[in-house]
Amino acid sequence: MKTIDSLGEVRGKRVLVRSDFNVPLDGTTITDDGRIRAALPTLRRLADAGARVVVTAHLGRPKGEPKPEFSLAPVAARLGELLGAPVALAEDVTGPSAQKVVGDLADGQVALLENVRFDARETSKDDAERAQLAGELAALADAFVSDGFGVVHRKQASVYDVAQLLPAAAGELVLKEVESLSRATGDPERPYAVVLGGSKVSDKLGVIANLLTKADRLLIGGGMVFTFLAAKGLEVGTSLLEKDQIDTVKGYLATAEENGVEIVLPTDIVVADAFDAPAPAGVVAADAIPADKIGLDIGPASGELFAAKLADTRTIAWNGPMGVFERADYAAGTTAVAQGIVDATAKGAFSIVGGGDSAAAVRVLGFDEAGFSHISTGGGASLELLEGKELPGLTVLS
Ligand SMILES: Nc1ncnc2c1ncn2[C@@H]1O[C@H](COP(=O)(O)OP(=O)(O)O)[C@@H](O)[C@H]1O
Ligand SMILES: O=C(OP(=O)(O)O)[C@H](O)COP(=O)(O)O
Repeated sequence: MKTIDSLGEVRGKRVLVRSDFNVPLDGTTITDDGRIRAALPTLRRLADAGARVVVTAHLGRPKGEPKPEFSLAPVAARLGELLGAPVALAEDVTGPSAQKVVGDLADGQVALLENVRFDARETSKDDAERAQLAGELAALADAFVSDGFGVVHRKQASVYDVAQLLPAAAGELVLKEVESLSRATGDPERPYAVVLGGSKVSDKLGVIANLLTKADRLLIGGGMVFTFLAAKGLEVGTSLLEKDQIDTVKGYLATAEENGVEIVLPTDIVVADAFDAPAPAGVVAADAIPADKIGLDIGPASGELFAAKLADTRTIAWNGPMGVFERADYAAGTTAVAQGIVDATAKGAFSIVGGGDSAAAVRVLGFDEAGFSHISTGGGASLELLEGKELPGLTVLS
């Protein structure tokens, strides 16, 4: 991959940087700024070298139209604090406000464009639509640096298409992530366990087919688990469920058995009357979820089981919290898994935690980041890299 050095002298040049600022928010308060901190080395390096730095990024999934709750305003403020200099936020993605903000930049200053997913062309499946937005982004800059590792698995205008229109390079974060993750991509030391959870179930079920040929053990929790329980013919109440994936998951269970891959499912589940109920309704056996309850965490017996299944491993990849860890009532499963990984790492295992929310969970739940071998800013991206897939946002940089 081309590096920032390949861009030559950047003083006075406008450099467009794609960062991943998809941070967890509580209203307009950033609850974990890990992804913003991770972007600093590239931004500081370019600013210190005298570049006029224009950052483009997304927040959440606003579905192609401006929505105030997905504004990058809190990010611009936090980024300014961390850089020690104000960061101007354009009110649009590539329109008059973006053009003015970029035009006003002095050498060494940093500005941020509004959420690139406010423009439907960003995530369009139509190559021409994406190319059009990429052209507008490219017109704002003289060079492009791709540093949003969490999004390099997405073939999107600000990640993939724009890199073909400008001299392009990988940023410091992307280089560091790829190097750290490479240790688990080739021939990982065994036993190799993958822990999957979270809420992006349909996105991440896809990686399982490939993991069934690579991992020795697959531990499933979070919102992911209910499609597995349903595939076993069990009631899952009102829990997160990908109905149209049930047959696929049945296939995974059969392949796992054929390949000798152990799939570990929770034996108990913390349930509530509704997602927003003020308190949990209790813990039930995983094969006895009442039809009117929703599963929001793996139960205490499952936490112990998962930790035990991690104890003898030599390589661990974890993506996706085991429950709705943002609320203390549903954080115990994620804590148990994180502790199991820390213990295995202390005994010499190589451990990777990936994903915006998983990495945030580790910090918010009070774990020392040093207890893990690598905390990746990308969940889907790190999983796809571990699968051995070609990631469009990386291939386009070589
Ligand atoms: N049982 C569940 N039901 C609904 N949401 C869940 C459940 N378990 C975990 N989650 C949610 O999953 C989210 C994180 O999912 P995801 O984005 O896939 O992870 P990451 O960002 O680490 O890749 C968290 O906000 C958490 O509250
Ligand atoms: O949060 C992200 O990914 P992750 O949840 O897999 O870590 C990235 O910002 C990508 O977001 P997306 O999954 O909406 O494309």
